[in-house]
Amino acid sequence: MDSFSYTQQQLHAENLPVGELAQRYGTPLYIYSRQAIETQFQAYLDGLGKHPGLICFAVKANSNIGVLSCLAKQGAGFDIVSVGELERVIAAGGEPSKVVFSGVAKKAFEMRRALEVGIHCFNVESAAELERLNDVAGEMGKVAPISLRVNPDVDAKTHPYISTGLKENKFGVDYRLAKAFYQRAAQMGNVKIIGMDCHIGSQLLEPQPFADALERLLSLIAELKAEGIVLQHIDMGGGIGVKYEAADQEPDVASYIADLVAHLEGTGLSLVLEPGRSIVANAGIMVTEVEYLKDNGEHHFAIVDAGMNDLIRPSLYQAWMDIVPVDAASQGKNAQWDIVGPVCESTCFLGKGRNLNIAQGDLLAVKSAGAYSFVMASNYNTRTRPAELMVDGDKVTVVRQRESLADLWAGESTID
Ligand SMILES: Cc1ncc(COP(=O)(O)O)c(C=O)c1O
Ligand SMILES: N[C@@H](CCCC[NH3+])C(=O)O
Repeated sequence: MDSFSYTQQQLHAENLPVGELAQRYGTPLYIYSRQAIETQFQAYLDGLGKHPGLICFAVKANSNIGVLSCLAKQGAGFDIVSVGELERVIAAGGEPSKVVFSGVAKKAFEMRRALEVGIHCFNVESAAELERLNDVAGEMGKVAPISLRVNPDVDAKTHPYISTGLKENKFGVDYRLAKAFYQRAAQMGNVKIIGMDCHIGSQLLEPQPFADALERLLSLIAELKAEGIVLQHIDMGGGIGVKYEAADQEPDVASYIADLVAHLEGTGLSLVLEPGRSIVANAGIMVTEVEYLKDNGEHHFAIVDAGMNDLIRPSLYQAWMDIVPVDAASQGKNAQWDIVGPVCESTCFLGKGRNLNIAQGDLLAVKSAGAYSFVMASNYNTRTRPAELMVDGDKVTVVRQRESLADLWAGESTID
């Protein structure tokens, strides 16, 4: 069920008219649906069934603590890539014992904090990181639970900027070197081997790359077992894609996970997953107001109040995101509109050549904006970042206030 749909031609977020929310809270504005987040998370649990496992939401996709607290209440674990994300999880009521820590550049102080609160596992991404972790844990008199992030060298068939499992990518350790890594770890006094992980890329719409990666990891795990190194879990990362365009075939999460689980029967391995986008992308929209219309005879520009600083995906990855009217009865001009923002860059656009009826003052909603959207917002051009709302039925919570201008230069100083 779509949590953002039209009733009497007015776009609603669950039971609330988006136009009224925009009037009350201003634009640009992010709106999330609690129901949509919970439904997607539940699909992962359904796929897992009775198989032991942990669904760790990738905090980088949407780190608002309102969103994290909603998932923590559902029993989610969390995949983090910085101590900042760890503190957010704790602030949101998440359990540190359900946290996995990914990332190629973990600093010693970040390792210390993670060991102090007792996270589930460090997803180690290099031999040098393993040495540092063993030292840090040793200084604290602790043993760090670890998994090696294996780079299986498979083509995820996604946008090159969000592909992570190829030899040319900086992530993880080449699968051909994985055995030596585990042999070294097995000799260390302050790490404990518990798993193996991978993450081959994001916005994957085909199952084959996952299957190829799984096969590589399972054969490595079997080789290690033969040497007496027995793992407890396999972590297949995140990466399941969502429907942005009508032509996108969105994988069915529950059956995809159930297939994975079927491959694990009899291995004694529990399953960890790190989904981000597939849980939150379609649970969010960004609302923007049309400030001006401009026509040069060839191009029709609808200049809106949200720019690449608020939502950078179209500019950065040429990502196509659906743009719909908030009032479907708008009597505006029908044209192929370029929806462009206020930032002084030619790449500041939300969509190009969109067939819409638009009048000055109309509200537009960018769909699928729950993942990698607000989190990638910046203050470029000294623009305050938008407010974020969470809708639950007919209740709304401001889960992040709109920034004030004074927030933007707090911490800066003039010189004498
Ligand atoms: C290590 C790791 N895990 C999980 C994710 C989440 O990926 P996605 O949002 O595609 O599910 C990412 C981001 O691509 C990642 O780098
Ligand atoms: N930021 C990317 C996804 C990055 C995935 C992180 N490893 C996007 O918007 O599609």
